[in-house]
Amino acid sequence: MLQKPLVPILRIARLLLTTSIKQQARLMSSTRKDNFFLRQLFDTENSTYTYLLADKSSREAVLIDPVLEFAERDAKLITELGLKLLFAMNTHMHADHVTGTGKLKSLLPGTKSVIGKNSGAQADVHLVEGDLVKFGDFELLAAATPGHTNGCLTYICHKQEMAFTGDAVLIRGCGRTDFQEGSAETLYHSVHSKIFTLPDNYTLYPAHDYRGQTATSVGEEKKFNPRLTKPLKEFVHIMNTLNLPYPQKIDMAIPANKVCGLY
Ligand SMILES: N[C@@H](CCC(=O)N[C@@H](CSS)C(=O)NCC(=O)O)C(=O)O
Repeated sequence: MLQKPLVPILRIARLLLTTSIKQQARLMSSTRKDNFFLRQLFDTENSTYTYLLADKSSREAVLIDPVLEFAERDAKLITELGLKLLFAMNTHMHADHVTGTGKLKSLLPGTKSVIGKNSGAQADVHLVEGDLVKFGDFELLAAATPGHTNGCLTYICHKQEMAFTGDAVLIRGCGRTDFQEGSAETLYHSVHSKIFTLPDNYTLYPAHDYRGQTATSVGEEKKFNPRLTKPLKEFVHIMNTLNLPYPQKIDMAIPANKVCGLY
């Protein structure tokens, strides 16, 4: 009989969600480690950020939101740094670019692709709320933050007091809600219950920025986000009247991302 691959089963744990986000933060950030490595990478075409996270001691790494056209760049960096990529992860099924997770699996054999179960996309590992993705001494907690898409996840690293928000929270903005089952009400509730409840000092790393900014914090966005600081009704009106043009690659990107970027 064929054996199931052991890696995802051993490394993905589920956190019992009996604790509030604030309690989780207190419990899990108490031993902040110096062994943490973080590199923010940029896609100059789609303004997408990819994040390489690693444990410098065990060399285990994860990559969040890689872009197909930059997969070789990312694989080269990972190899140069002597890291072992365990997981190539998506925060959600992107509409503006093709994910690099499928290509990275072939460039760096042994890597598992990861996406939220509610995305409806193919991957080796499907995460749900409360799942923990472990690399060395560190772990990312998956928090369901739907609204931009149904399957959006925010990955929280309590030990390092940071979160990777995908398109849920952008710097002084948020992901659009006008396609892919987007819902402004759902996004508002997701952000206010799962991200704005994190401690104010937590750094937030978004999947995009179109104005040359790199990161923000929970406290800053709670104070200065021009959309998400508004009452729900006003937020919904803002989102319903953004009138943004559709992403140029949407017709190609969504079908490709349904199959891990290997369309
Ligand atoms: N011009 C870009 C697409 C820009 C865009 O729509 N960005 C999305 C995230 S990627 S689906 C978004 O949510 N933007 C929110 C905003 O307020 O800008 C392209 O053609 O690819």
